[in-house]
Amino acid sequence: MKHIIHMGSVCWRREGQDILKNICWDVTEGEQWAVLGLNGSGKTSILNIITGYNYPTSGSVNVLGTEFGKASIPEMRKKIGYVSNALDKFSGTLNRETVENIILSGRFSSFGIYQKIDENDEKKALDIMKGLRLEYLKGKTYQVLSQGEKRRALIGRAMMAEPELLILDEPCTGLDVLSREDVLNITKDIHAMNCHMLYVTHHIEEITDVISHVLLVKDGTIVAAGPKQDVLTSSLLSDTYKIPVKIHWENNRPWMSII
Ligand SMILES: Nc1ncnc2c1ncn2[C@@H]1O[C@H](COP(=O)(O)OP(=O)(O)OP(=O)(O)O)[C@@H](O)[C@H]1O
Repeated sequence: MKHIIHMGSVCWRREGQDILKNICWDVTEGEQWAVLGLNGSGKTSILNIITGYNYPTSGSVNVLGTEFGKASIPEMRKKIGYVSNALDKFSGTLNRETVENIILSGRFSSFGIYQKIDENDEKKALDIMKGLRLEYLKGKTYQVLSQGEKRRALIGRAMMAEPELLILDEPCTGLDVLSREDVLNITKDIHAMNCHMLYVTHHIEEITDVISHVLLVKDGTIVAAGPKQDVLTSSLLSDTYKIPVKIHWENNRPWMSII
């Protein structure tokens, strides 16, 4: 089975603090992962290792066949899409762009269009709009979109680069229940496109059918990693969230209550 991500005994130390401690995690082909953990538990630090923005203090990392320390990280990054609320800092540039241009710009990893566009790129952007049911937004500028539509446009932009791995970092934060379900439906389309996802969230009910595996992170260590039915238990989640919780399943989705 092909490895998408391999982290072998990864430690990451900053300012005298062990932020990641002995992280051993493997993602293999066909798996879709959710990543859960309290604020400050180390989720972003793990993602920054995977994308090559943090270099591990010790341990081995291989992402999409790129062995860290031996092959080009910028080349590897071209195969990874990243949708995070941190992209909001580019909203000044995004605001004036149409949705189709925002999606097209993903081809060049930019936020505006500065290169010559060819017909194939335009067709691909339109296909993505159709595939993600964003067609009705054609011609609209980013600034007039709802929060949910903005998130979906940014996911479309990430898909333009045909990533093999897509990181969705809290994509539903701040969305109402309807917009949240729209974004969750898009994850089904992403799955159908044979793209691997890492879905970071604080809300376990966002773990839909598409997600097959879950990683639980606490204080820079892994509490559990594996198939979601094995990992999403009251006991493991109580450990991860440091508060007694109870999990129940409804329509194949997990829900959590405090006990
Ligand atoms: N560059 C850095 N230098 C020093 N400490 C850092 C650095 N980056 C992260 N940390 C610390 O590492 C810990 C883990 O942070 P991280 O951002 O990975 O958590 P997180 O799980 O993503 O949290 P959140 O859910 O709030 O986004 C925190 O205590 C944070 O302050």
